Amino acid sequence: MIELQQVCKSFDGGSTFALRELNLKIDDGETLVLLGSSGCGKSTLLKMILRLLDPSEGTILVDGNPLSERDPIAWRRSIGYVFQAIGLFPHMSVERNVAMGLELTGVSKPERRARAHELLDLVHLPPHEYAARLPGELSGGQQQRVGVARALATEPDYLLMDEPFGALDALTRDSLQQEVLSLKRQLGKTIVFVTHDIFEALALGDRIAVLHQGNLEQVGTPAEVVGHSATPFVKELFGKPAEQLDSFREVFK
Ligand SMILES: Nc1ncnc2c1ncn2[C@@H]1O[C@H](COP(=O)(O)OP(=O)(O)OP(=O)(O)O)[C@@H](O)[C@H]1O
Repeated sequence: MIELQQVCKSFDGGSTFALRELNLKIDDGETLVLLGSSGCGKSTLLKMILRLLDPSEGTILVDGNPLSERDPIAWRRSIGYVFQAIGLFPHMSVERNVAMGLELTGVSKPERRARAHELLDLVHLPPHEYAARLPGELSGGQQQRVGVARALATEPDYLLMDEPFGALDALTRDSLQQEVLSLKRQLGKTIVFVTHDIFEALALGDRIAVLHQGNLEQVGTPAEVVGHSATPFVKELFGKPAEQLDSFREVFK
């Protein structure tokens, strides 16, 4: 379990805060969606979990122990991450891109190949068709699937996803969201998923943490944030597209 206690982050020595007094628990096996508009602090929060940034104040605990005492490199290796700009190596095959994390940890070539093929199957890119291709020979959605396969290659406990599908068309995004749901069911990982799209948040989150201007407004299940909004901001956020929210009725039972 990851627990943030009174976490603050300022980039200017305390005049302004990107995040303020944040208290948040991320339970093992849950999908927690961080939802908020541009600049609200979502990526800053993910970067602190990754230890790319340290909090200005407060503590982050992992299974009860301070994250600050862990070796940052070993910690990052235990996490899979997928970003909007996936950063596949353009001159390497899809297979090698997926297996890169395993190559770095000295796994043998036949094992790497077997694992990469298994993961490509999992994200519905049949290896006989896609393993040997270069990333440039894939669509944007297929590249994101490779990014997801790569993030899973080292069997991380945690998967951090920072607006991974933001740049994709609605249909491709829907199909990748379904994929994340199916991976979640199959693999039971703890997933932290960042988005500014409320429908994506409702579709994927076991719980949604709504951030606004550096403050955590509410954390709750989709039914809770929609049905029992804790602040005017959350109410407005989920109140506006009420008609479209009807399609999520089954979520609110
Ligand atoms: N390295 C930095 N130096 C100074 N300010 C920063 C830095 N990184 C982020 N900020 C500021 O912190 C605030 C939160 O940024 P953050 O990137 O976490 O937002 P976000 O919610 O992820 O936004 P977006 O959806 O646009 O990516 C913003 O006001 C941003 O300008």
